[in-house]
Amino acid sequence: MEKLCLEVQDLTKHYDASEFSLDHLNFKVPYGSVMGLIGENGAGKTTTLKLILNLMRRDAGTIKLFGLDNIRDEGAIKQQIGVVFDENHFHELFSPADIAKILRSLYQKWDDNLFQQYLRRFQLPADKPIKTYSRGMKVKLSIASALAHHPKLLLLDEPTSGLDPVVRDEILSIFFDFIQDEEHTILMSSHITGDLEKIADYVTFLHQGRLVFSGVKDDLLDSHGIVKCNASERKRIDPKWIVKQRTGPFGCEILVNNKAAVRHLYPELLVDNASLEEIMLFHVKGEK
Ligand SMILES: Nc1ncnc2c1ncn2[C@@H]1O[C@H](COP(=O)(O)OP(=O)(O)OP(=O)(O)O)[C@@H](O)[C@H]1O
Repeated sequence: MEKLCLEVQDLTKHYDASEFSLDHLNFKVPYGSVMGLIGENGAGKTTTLKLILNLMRRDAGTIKLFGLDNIRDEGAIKQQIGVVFDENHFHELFSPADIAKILRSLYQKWDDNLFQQYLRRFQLPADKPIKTYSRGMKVKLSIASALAHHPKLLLLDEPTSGLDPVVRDEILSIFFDFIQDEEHTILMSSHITGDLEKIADYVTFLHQGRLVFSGVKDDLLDSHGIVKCNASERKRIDPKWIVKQRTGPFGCEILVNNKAAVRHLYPELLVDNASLEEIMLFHVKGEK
C-alpha cells in the first residue's frame, strides 16, 4: 500500500458570511507525488489549504499530515511543511537577510547555506528590500524561504499565477528538482491547468465546494473526451457516457467520461482528447 503524506477525510467548512460550504471533501496525497488542486474562482481551494494548515477552524472532518493529526500535532507538522501562498507575506521593507533572521528562529532545520544558494540561483539580491522586487522575484523569494528548512511537503497556493511563461517554467523546474526525493510531496492549487498537466501526478478537482474528481491525472485525461456533434447524433449517445454538454452556434460539444467506449460504439463520431482546462470548463459551464 502506498504511504500517504496527506489524507483529508470528510472535511467540511461553512462560511456564514458568504453561504459557501466546503462539503465533505475527501482526498489523499501519496509521498513522492504532486497533487494539483483545481477549480474555478471560489471553488474552495484556498479554504482547503488554510484548513490543512490549521489557519482556520473546520466544522468537521479529519486531516492527517505525515500520519499525524493536523491540529494535535500542529507544531511538529509545520516544521516539515514549506508554504507559498499567492500574496507576499513578508513586510515590503524586509530584505531576504531580514527574512532569514526571522525564519532561522522559527525552523529547527533552517539552513542558511541552502537559502543563500537559492538566492543566488534565483538571482535575488540578499540586501535589497522586497518592495524593489518584481512579482516573479517575490514568488521566487517565497519559494526559497519555503525550501530552506528542508520541508517534506510543499503547500502552494497559485504559485505561478501572474507570472510570464519563462518564470513559470523556471519555477516548475524548481518543483521538479524538489520532487526528485521520493520523500518529497507537493500539493499545489492552480488556475493554470497547463502547468499542472506538466507537473501533477494526481488531480483534485473542486466545483462549488464539492469534490468532482480526485485521482491519477492521466486516468482523468485518458478517460475523458469531447464529442462534437449535431442534435440528432447527440440523442444516439447513451447518457451514461455523458458528463456535461455545451451547445453553441455550430452544434453541440459533449464531455464524455469513457472516450474509448464512445469511439468504439459510435465510430462515425469524432472524439477529441480533453485537456484539464476543458474538463474544468465543461463542469463549470456545461449543462447536464
Ligand atoms: N473568511 C471568509 N468568510 C466568508 N467567506 C469566505 C471567506 N473566505 C473565503 N470565502 C468564500 O468562500 C468561497 C471559497 O473561497 P476560496 O478562497 O477557498 O476559493 P478558491 O477556490 O481559492 O478561489 P480563487 O481561485 O479565487 O482563489 C468563496 O465564495 C469566498 O468568497
